Amino acid sequence: LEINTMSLDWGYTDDNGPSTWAEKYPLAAGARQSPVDIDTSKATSDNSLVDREIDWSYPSNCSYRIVNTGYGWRVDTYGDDTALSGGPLSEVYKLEQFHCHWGATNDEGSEHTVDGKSYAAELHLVHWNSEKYSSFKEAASQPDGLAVLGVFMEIGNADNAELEKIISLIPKIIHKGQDSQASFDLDFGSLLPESKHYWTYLGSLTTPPCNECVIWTVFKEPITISERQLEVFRSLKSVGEEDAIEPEEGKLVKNYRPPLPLGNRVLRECGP
Ligand SMILES: NS(=O)(=O)c1ccc(NCc2ccco2)c([N+](=O)[O-])c1
Ligand SMILES: [Zn+2]
Repeated sequence: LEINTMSLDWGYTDDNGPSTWAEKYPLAAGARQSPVDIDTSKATSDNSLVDREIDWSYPSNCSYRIVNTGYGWRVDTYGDDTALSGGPLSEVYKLEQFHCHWGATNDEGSEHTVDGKSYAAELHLVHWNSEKYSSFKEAASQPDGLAVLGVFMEIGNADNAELEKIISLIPKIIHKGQDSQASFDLDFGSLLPESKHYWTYLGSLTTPPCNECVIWTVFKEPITISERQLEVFRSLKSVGEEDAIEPEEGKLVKNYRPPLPLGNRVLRECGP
C-alpha cells in the first residue's frame, strides 16, 4: 500500500485550496468565518468603542523561534510579558505568535480586503485570552478565545528594517518543518501602523481547522515592505527537505484565503 504523503489535506492549490476545505474541516462552512471584505459603508462607528483604543505592549525580546509551517513562516513568542487590551476586548490577551499571508503577485495576498481592494500581504499577531482560559489550545476552542491583529502590508521603495530581522532568517527555514532559534530584538512599533484606526468583527482562524474563536481587529493604515522582502517570503517551500522535487516546485507563492460573507455580523470601526 503506497501512502502518498506528498498530498497535503489542505493548502492553497486548485485541488486542496479554500474551496475544498469544508470537506475535511466542516467549520470552514460556518457563518462566522474569516477573512471578510471590509465594506467601509457597512462599518458602524457607534459609541460602543469610543475612547476604546487598542493597547498593546510587547517587550522587544519576546520572539524566540521562527519556523516554516509548510504554510508560511511563523515567529513564536513568549507571551508572559506581553499584553493586548482595549478596543473590542474585555480581557487582557497574550501574544502567542505572529505570521504572514501573501500572494504570487503584488495585487493580491492579503486575506481581508477593503472595499474589494487587496493588499500585497497581511501580518497577523495572534493573542489568546489568558484571563479566562488556561492555555492557547483551550482558548482556540472558545468564541472569545483569540484576538488577532491584522496589519496590511503594501509595497514601498524602502525595506522594513524590523521585518528585515525576520527575513534574514528565512534562508535557514526554506523547507517545511525547519526552524531557527532566534532571540532577535524586535521593535513591534515598526510592525504596527502609526494610526490606531481599526475595524473589528467576530470571526475565525483563516486556515483549517477554521475555529470560530477570533475577535478580529484589522488596522486601516498599512505598513510598507519592499518587493525584495516579499520575494524572500515567496522563496519558502511548502515541502520538506527530503521531498525530492524540482527546485522550482513547492514554492509558497500564495497562502491567503479569499474573503467569506460577513452575513449578519456587525462590523465596527474606531479611530480618527
Ligand atoms: N491566520 S490566523 O491568524 O487566523 C490563524 C490560523 C490558524 C492558526 N492555527 C491553527 C490551529 C490549530 C489548532 C488551533 O489553531 C492560528 N493560530 O494558531 O494562532 C492562527
Ligand atoms: Zn494568519
